[in-house]
Amino acid sequence: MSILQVKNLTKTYYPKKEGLAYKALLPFQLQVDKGEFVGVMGPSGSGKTTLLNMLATIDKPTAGEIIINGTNPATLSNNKLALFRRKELGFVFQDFNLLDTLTVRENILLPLALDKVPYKEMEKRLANIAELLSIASILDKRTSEISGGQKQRTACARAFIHQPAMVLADEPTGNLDSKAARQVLDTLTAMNKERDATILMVTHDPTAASYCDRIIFIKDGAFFSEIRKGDRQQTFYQNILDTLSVLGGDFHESTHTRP
Ligand SMILES: Nc1ncnc2c1ncn2[C@@H]1O[C@H](COP(=O)(O)OP(=O)(O)OP(=O)(O)O)[C@@H](O)[C@H]1O
Repeated sequence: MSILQVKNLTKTYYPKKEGLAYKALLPFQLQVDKGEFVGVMGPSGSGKTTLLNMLATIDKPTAGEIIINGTNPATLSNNKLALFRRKELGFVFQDFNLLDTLTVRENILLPLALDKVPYKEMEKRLANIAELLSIASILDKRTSEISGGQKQRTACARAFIHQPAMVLADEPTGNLDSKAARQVLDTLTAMNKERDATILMVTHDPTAASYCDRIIFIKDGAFFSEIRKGDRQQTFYQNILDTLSVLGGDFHESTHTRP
């Protein structure tokens, strides 16, 4: 079953006053099925954030169509769009985006509280996800009292707890050391394999990408190539490195860690 269909998606940035229009995304196609863990890679300026912002429904396409779980968000009013985003999407950001005045528990429960989910149901889901993500012991701490890795696992719990159609992760390991990064990637993998969660992750890091089932490479706003994971993560990692070297461009080399 297809969760995401992107058809002829195009984004042109028009200058506010004078200057040239910039085609950041050329007609772009993508299909993601339920339960897939897809990576998006490409050199700096290739259009990854542009794509992600449109999938996140925070920016509108210039042309083309995005269908998420059967709905085209461009057809929704602003109020309905906010509800749609809250129900169908989960987000994991590089800088965590947690509310520092709240505890870990309160941060995770926020999406459910906004949707007025009954208290018992919230507690059940929280216990379940906290166990899976190894954060049960820190639920009553404030986010200022926990490590970067724990913050990102908290952010993952918040992104998945309302069982969205798709989770969008933007450089989720970008601010973490390699051990914490691995734990977060294991978390995403657990949600994907054990909960059949659909994840689309933008990353510069070939190690992070090697946790995905499939990688889409973008260059100059256009689809460049796609590779799928076979039986061995190490071979996949090597294929990712090879493709990146063919692709060329700036990849923020300092963020690379070996698997
Ligand atoms: N609001 C904007 N107005 C004009 N041009 C923009 C705007 N946002 C992005 N661009 C341009 O569109 C292109 C794609 O940008 P985008 O941020 O999507 O790239 P990226 O692949 O996410 O890069 P990075 O890996 O460095 O984050 C770049 O050339 C960028 O300068």
